[in-house]
Amino acid sequence: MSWQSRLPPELLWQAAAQSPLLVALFDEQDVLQYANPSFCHAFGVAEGEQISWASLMRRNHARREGSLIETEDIDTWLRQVSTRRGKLPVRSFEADLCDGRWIWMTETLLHNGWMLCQACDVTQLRHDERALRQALQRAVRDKQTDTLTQISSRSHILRLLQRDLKRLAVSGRPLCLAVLDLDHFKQINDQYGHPFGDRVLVNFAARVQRQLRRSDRFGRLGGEEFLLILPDLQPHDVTTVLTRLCEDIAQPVSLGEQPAFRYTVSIGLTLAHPDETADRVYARADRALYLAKQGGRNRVVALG
Ligand SMILES: Nc1nc2c(ncn2[C@@H]2O[C@H](COP(=O)(O)OP(=O)(O)OP(=O)(O)O)[C@@H](O)[C@H]2O)c(=O)[nH]1
Repeated sequence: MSWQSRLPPELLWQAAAQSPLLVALFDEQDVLQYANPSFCHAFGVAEGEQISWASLMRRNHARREGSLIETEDIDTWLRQVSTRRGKLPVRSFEADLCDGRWIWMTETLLHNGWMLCQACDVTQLRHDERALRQALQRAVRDKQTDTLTQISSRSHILRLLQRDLKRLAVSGRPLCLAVLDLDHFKQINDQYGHPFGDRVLVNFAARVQRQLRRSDRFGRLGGEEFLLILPDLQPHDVTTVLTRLCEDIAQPVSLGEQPAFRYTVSIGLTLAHPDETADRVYARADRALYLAKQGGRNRVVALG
């Protein structure tokens, strides 16, 4: 026995009446011949009302209900939509409703020329999509940020360096790279404890950050080692800036229980050459840093 012969027709009506899906039938003149309660509610249609699709849209537009139609000129809008409506056997699209919901509408042309319209509420899906997008943005931001100091993470600052080196190859403008390393940091940890060492790192990052230009890039490579990229300045000028920074960092600060705590930083500086790899530039800056440490710390050494 087929379903058709088994199924009482009124059950189909009841099912459509209770369905959260929006269901409607338009005849070959595009006049509404049936709409279930969900459709009626969403589009402001009265039970049993026969209204053409164009009139319904015009009314919805005037009353700001049903489909959200963002136009001043409803006639032009109707003309444009009429070029698509009923032109394909099946057509699906997303539409906004004035009440804030989003629906996914499918229009199916039936054999007799009528059109079956069915729509489901996809508002939640769109919200989930947005939540997913936001989670992705958060994950990217977290990956780019050093958890402790809130400056660029190692991977991010190294990626910025690669990008700046590529630009240098094209622009030829000067690009300086500095490696900054806190002095005797192990002693600080040993004497005051690891959490205090963390506070020193945070304090250092904040103090350096305050002195930078917007175009400078600053990141933590790991431990007490930091990387600074300074575009568009010659090494001579950068040496002056960083020497001042060293002097500033050496000033006592109030940190935790210590009202006048002093720490210093050593800096290795170099100028990147066009077509150089990040590894090569970094190695030279690191050698300069080594010389700064050897030379007594709390200083800047530049290597060309
Ligand atoms: N508090 C804290 N300490 C860290 C962190 N990462 C690394 N360290 C410590 O930093 C210290 C670095 O010590 P060293 O590499 O010997 O360098 P240093 O004592 O600063 O000596 P110089 O660089 O030669 O002046 C080690 O004791 C690490 O355990 C961190 O995130 N927080």
